[in-house]
Amino acid sequence: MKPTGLLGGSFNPAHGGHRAISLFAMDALGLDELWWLVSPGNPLKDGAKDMAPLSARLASARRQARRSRIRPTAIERELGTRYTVDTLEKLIRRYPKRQFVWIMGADNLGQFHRWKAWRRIARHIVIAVIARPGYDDDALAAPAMAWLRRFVRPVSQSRNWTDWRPPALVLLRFRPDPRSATSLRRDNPSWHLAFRSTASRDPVTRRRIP
Ligand SMILES: Nc1ncnc2c1ncn2[C@@H]1O[C@H](COP(=O)(O)OP(=O)(O)OP(=O)(O)O)[C@@H](O)[C@H]1O
Ligand SMILES: O=C(O)c1ccc[n+]([C@@H]2O[C@H](COP(=O)([O-])O)[C@@H](O)[C@H]2O)c1
Repeated sequence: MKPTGLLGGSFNPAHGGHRAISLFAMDALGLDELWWLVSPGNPLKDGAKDMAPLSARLASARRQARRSRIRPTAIERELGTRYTVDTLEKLIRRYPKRQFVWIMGADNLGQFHRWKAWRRIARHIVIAVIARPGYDDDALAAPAMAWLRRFVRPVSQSRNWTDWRPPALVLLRFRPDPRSATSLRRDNPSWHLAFRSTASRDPVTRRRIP
């Protein structure tokens, strides 16, 4: 089984913080690859006015992922899924030779109880949470943690995650990285105009990216 990380996100746009946490998580968890699932639309951000087109977000992700084993993919568009639980169930079926771990920043853990079938997600897949400046205290006090807390594993064993039976959660410590897409959009609201997608193949599905 190939140990494979999944980092879902809007990537509006992708930034150096995504790259830094991904390289760190690949090392901490001994991953073969880490897939960035560039979301067709986060269900909790429906109608967000500053959400750039998927093609521009994907192009920004591809630039940030250069020369690494990070694979930015728009596979959720192909699968026709937007809710993570649906994506995971399809990925697990489609890629039986891969063992997936879900990676998310501490801010996402704070919202996790609002995700569709979040307990089912935790029963499918090991979750690794990455510390994020300004969010760590809230994340530990997050409503979902009332249930998830009993499944927390020691960070010193994070390389053994493939042996864990979910639910299992590990809180990875990482040099805090303050970068965010919000601050990039604030500095440059038209960032997406610089990202025209060039024809190529999705590194996960091998389909042509329009
Ligand atoms: N600097 C960071 N430190 C830790 N986790 C991060 C960081 N930046 C992004 N992430 C995580 O990466 C995933 C995708 O993030 P996303 O694409 O929403 O970027 P973002 O910077 O959080 O965007 P926004 O500011 O628009 O909310 C999420 O799990 C998020 O928590
Ligand atoms: O499945 C859900 O209900 C759900 C609700 C909110 C967010 N998500 C996923 O969380 C990931 C992070 O999203 P974002 O916009 O915070 O970068 C992305 O993969 C979303 O599809 C999923």
